[in-house]
Amino acid sequence: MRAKLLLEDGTKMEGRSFGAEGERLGEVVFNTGMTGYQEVLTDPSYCGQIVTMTYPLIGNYGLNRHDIESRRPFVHGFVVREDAEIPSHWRSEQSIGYWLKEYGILGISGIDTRMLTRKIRVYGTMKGILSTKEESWGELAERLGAGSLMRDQVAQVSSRNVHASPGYGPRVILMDFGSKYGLQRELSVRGCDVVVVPWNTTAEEIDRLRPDGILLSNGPGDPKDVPEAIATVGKLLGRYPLFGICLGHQLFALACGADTEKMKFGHRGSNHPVKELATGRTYITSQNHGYAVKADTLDQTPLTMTHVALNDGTCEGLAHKELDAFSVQYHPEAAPGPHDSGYLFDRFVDMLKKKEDAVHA
Ligand SMILES: NC(=O)CC[C@H](N)C(=O)O
Repeated sequence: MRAKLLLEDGTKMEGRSFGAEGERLGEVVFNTGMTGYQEVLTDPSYCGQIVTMTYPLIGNYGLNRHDIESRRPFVHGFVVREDAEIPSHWRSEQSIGYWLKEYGILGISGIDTRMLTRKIRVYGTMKGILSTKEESWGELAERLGAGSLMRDQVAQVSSRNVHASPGYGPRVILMDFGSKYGLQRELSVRGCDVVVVPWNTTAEEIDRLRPDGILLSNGPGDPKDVPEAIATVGKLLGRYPLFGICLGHQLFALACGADTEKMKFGHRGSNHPVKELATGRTYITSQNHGYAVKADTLDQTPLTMTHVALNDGTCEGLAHKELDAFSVQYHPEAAPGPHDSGYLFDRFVDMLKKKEDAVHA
């Protein structure tokens, strides 16, 4: 079956449908990871987006039930040069095409993804529409023009209820804005007593759960679309040690008075070099963000920049000057890819343990 992809700037691309049938609108973005497509597909931060992979062959090692990063894919579409119909790997349980069909996600292959990526790099991310329907380009253009991008993604992807993953260590309240499972895994291997709460849980409700620390998760969309969460983070600051990741980093920055902005084409991939300013060390990081904290707005805040992206100089990490609170823009939980940044979870858990020791001393 044929499929069409139409971009806001009028670019028309035709390919083969290898996922579900139908039509879906989204923000077209690219990811530069050579592997990790399963983690990309199940990262809730892609909610509302049509993702194109720059690596030309996708699906060759299949999909399995262990490498998922959330309860289901929230991505609106998947664009590849070539999809592997017959995967080959001992862990593989399903081919990418069958998996996409099962979850109702549209996929298009046979696309010149290099041309598509270059367009996005020059003009920025843009609205697009993916369709397997028998219809003219004109009809598709009409629907693309009439449709708008989502603004309520966090509410769509966050957990609906409080749920716990008990442990004997410090209690971490994981505010779920669209959390990847990797965050929970990293806390659990360090023995934390994890309680996951929905994105709009109030500071008072969190108090009642008696936290030792707060982890603000990653999540989709513009951080300014969830002002309630910014206000809650503001109330929690100073009362509990806090670690923000990706959207959580942006919410932490906004709660401290800094500003965020939309990037031209964002950072998405598993090979982004980031420098830690205190040590001069460079880490290879996994990333997925389209917004960034404006470094020139940090002066009027109690924050200092701790990490910088080496590709474009944007802010990748922050620390509060007086409080036990810090954040990173990238994904330290190593799914997919590099394990370089596990030390940040160690730092957070040490912070919580020190606090506990101080209380009991
Ligand atoms: N992965 C994330 O948490 C991304 C944060 C935010 N949605 C952005 O695109 O910048």
